Amino acid sequence: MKKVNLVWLRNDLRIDDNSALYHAAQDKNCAVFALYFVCQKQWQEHWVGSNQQALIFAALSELKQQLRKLNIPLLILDAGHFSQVPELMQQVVTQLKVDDCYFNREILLNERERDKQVYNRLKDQVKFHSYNDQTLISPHKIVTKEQQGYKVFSDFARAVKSYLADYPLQNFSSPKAKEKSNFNFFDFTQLAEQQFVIDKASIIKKEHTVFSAPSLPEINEKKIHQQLERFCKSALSDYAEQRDYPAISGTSALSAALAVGSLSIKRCYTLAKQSVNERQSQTWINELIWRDFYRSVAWHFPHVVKGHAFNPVDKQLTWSNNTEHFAAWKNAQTGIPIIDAAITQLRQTGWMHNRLRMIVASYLTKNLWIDWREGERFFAEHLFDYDFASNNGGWQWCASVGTDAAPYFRVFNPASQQQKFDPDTSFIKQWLPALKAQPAKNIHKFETLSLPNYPSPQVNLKATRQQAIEAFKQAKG
Ligand SMILES: Cc1cc2nc3c(=O)[nH]c(=O)nc-3n(C[C@H](O)[C@H](O)[C@H](O)COP(=O)(O)OP(=O)(O)OC[C@H]3O[C@@H](n4cnc5c(N)ncnc54)[C@H](O)[C@@H]3O)c2cc1C
Repeated sequence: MKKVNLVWLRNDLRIDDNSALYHAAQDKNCAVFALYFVCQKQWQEHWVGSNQQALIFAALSELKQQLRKLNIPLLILDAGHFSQVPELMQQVVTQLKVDDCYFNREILLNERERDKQVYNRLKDQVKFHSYNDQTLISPHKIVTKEQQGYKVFSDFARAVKSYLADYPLQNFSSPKAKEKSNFNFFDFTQLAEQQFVIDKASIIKKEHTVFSAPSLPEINEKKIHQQLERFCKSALSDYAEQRDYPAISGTSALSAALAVGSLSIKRCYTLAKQSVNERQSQTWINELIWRDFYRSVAWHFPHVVKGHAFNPVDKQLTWSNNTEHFAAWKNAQTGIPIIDAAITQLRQTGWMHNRLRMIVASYLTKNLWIDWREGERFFAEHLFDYDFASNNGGWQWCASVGTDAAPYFRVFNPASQQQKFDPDTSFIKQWLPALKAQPAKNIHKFETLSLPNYPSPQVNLKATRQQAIEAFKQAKG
């Protein structure tokens, strides 16, 4: 009887550089199964929107085919909620006679609690092997002298770079194909009812908002790698100069693949290092480290995962509940061209340029004085690349309530941001057809000039900025 290894896939929907999959498949004489639990009820509680859900299903379909070529069957079971996972896992382990279970560790609280419950239930039956795979370095390894998590990005980045100089990253290739088998799990187990059948038509029907978007981001692993290679070869060296201009494709656009784990963060780091010199890769590498940083914050300071800001000043702030203002922001009707163009980009593509994420988040929290958690949720519901730690960290940064946040008196001015980062307004015109015929100089005068077929600004930027600064001053005492 062959030994049976189970790979429990979660946020790592790929075959390349997947630590758990690679190690599970090393023993030539063992049979390997992969398993994924669909948890739509839990996802809803976590605000995962239909865009990202559709992307996960697309990634699973793709992965199932790739794993089939390796003779590794992928079982996709409908668990509904994390609370159902231990029971279903027990059934899988028993029916497949699993010896060893391999998985890549997750960072957020509910996920860790789910894993603990599975482990406690099955530890006498199965041997577990877990790996750090979601971050460049496991969060518990990058700590201050006092053994605490870092609160300042630059210190964290220095510590990461120094760690990587001593312990270079290891990448794992796709596993070799296992011996051919015609095994069909659902033919002989009693779990057929729990099988989650990915049916594209029903996703289209159910997830119709996705299909108002032009297309799902690329999810085929081979094509994602080509995209990464292309970026490293032709755009990485100009990244520092180009990344802030939304009209230019100056960034990698790999965030959606990274968010669902169709691309390895370690692969990105290694390829960037190999492609250009240290100076040219530095800015992009720092962005990869920002991703690690926000995961480290979520791991070391778990109150941020429970709806609280890192900085207690947040508790002293009384946010506005002006639903009209919030609705106008969500519907790209603020009367501020760069904000409305950015929100339109998000709604039509499920992605928004980083510079714009900062501008719209600052505007929502500082000028409209709307709770950052409202914006955080709206992003979660629309982004293909929704990632709790990065989204939460990004919103807290912009609202000046996070670890390494923007100082409260530094409020982005959307008018000057627009002038600086979309000077000829080509980005604005791409997303706001009503302004297409307007000369750029008129669009930049949106505060004083009435633009035909376009709303006037909903608030006075200067006055609301001052109000926000005063409110922070008072909250800080
Ligand atoms: C308010 C706000 C919300 C955000 N929400 C998310 C989110 O839900 N998911 C998400 O992946 N990113 C989020 N970001 C970070 C950033 O905007 C996106 O990662 C980036 O725009 C993705 O585009 P790209 O792949 O072309 O990035 P690139 O510029 O090519 O960067 C490469 C990768 O580095 C990571 N990265 C880049 N910038 C950051 C950053 N500031 N923080 C953390 N990681 C970063 C991403 O994984 C990205 O794919 C948010 C930023 C802000 C200000």
